[in-house]
Amino acid sequence: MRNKFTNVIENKNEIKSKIINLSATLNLPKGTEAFISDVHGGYDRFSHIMRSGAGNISKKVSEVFSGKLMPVNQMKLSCLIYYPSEVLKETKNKITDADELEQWYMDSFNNLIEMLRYVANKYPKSLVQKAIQPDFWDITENLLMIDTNFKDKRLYYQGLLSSIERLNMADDFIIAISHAIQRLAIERIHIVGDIYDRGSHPDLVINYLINHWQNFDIQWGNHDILWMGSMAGSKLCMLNLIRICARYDNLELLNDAYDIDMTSMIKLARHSYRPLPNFDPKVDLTGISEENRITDNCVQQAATIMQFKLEGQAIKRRPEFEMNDRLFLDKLSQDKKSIKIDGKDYPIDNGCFQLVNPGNPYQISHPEQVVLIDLINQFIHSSKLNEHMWFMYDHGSMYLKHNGNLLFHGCVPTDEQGNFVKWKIDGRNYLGKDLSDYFQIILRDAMRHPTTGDCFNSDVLWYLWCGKDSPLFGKDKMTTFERYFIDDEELQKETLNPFYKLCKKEWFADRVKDEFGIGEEGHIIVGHTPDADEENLPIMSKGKIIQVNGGRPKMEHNGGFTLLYDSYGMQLLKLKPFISLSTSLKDLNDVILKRKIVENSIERKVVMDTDRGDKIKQQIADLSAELND
Ligand SMILES: O=P(O)(O)OC[C@H]1O[C@](O)(COP(=O)(O)O)[C@@H](O)[C@@H]1O
Ligand SMILES: [Mn+2]
Repeated sequence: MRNKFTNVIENKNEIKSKIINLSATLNLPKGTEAFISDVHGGYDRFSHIMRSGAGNISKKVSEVFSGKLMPVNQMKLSCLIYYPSEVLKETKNKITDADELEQWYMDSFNNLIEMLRYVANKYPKSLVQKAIQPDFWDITENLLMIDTNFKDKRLYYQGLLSSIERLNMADDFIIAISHAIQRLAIERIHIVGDIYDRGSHPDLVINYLINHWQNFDIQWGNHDILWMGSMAGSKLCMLNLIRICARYDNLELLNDAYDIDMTSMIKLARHSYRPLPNFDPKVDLTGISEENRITDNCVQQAATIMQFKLEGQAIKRRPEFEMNDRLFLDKLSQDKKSIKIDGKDYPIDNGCFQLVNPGNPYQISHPEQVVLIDLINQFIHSSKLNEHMWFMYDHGSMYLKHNGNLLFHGCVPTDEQGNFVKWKIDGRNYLGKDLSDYFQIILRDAMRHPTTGDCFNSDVLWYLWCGKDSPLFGKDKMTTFERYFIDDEELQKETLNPFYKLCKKEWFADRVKDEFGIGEEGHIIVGHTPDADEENLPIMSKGKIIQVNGGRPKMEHNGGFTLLYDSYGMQLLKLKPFISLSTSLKDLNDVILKRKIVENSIERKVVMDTDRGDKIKQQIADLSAELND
């Protein structure tokens, strides 16, 4: 008969088993973290990187199969893991002999199970189970547990595999195992800013994260702020965003992904502007229709002029932003064909100032106002945009401290001597960490209370996009006006904040680490600046600062970098340029061009040494207290 006493014992045993499991987890090797940045809406490339475990899968394949598979076959196995459906289709087309095909299936099963066993090693069973499609868990669990060194077990294993084939589950099983390997190859993914920008599908990047990835975080970039700011009602963020969409032939994204109807804007633009060479979309023009080219061109002009008008108003409203050098429309000559800057006249190339009233150049005309009100209301009310922007907010931050490292997109604004710059606002000075915290509070407040008025929050969000002391922008000015209209390299130049030069100095890295409370062993990981190349790897101050910029889609086929941090240390990977999905499949290309060890741990790091370890230790302490109650 059961009594109260037996229940208490059982309960205590349950608590004890939990403690035992958690304590065992503490000793597992630390999971691999991947750092990627500057996705810029390039979904195919992003998905390519994610499928390859940010470069980690081919590394693991070579760890398991060196000496067993030729490098080219290792590469084939990696590609099968990245793109199982596509490779299966291609293989079935290529191999027509039935026995040969069966052999291919058998080899693939065996190799995939071996790989899964290897990547699953670092995780408790519950996490491995989560990574596998539920209907395949039972079979997979059996296959993972079998030690094929024993003859009986080998037969059992072979029996399982041939039943999978006989029951026509082979393809689905291969796909499920490959996806599980993709997920387990990386424990946590950090996206160090700029998911949004010129690429055509930032929305798919967000959907991918929503649907596939449990463990990730985002550090916002300046482009992300444009999108979150637009949802919060900032017309300036919205105009910059629309201008960039038109510049990269991406206006359809607004309608397709976010239900924003651009008709009013397109009508105004086509009515008031004619195509000009400096506003042609920055894409391969042979790939788009003449109609779209004209629309992109005219919308870009309409958005640019409205942007300069509203910027003028904001700059005058906020003298504390110190942006008077960004006022241009009041400096145009009477015929609008030249401009006087610092006492010198410059000719204007391809001006489009027909809606600029010389008597009041920053005034928005009535038709422009109608378009602005229509659009900003749509941005505020788009339910899909709200969903994605709150997702960005909930999983993101201005900076993150994780496992002893500091992550942010841009910089900590500094002067030439390496002193953090003070930003004076609301009668207070903010600098260093406080400055970033301040911007985060403003962003949260703005998103919680969207408003279309010219309010303080909206102005600050626009400053975060392009202001000289913005930690996300990190340059002295954004020379959009000069780059469209004035053919003068000196005027067009944007100078990086001294932070970037100082990154090479160890004392400066230590200063930033101190400011954010990062310990001796920690690293600073940043995105944003696409300057680094193969020769000039972006590892600075003896590895204390690392840049992981991923290059930009539609501009240059620059592969960019990712960083991996596993139980053995840190490795920077230079990625191969991503041309297209079909090219990657055809060439059976690895993603990695070059590996560079940033740091090797003397002792292998385990879960106990991580933030997750701290949480587990707390859980153990709580359970132990319960036990003693
Ligand atoms: O390549 P484009 O379209 O001319 O854009 C250049 C603009 O983008 C910026 O580089 C900002 O974007 P990033 O954050 O991607 O660097 C500006 O500094 C610059 O004016
Ligand atoms: Mn950026």
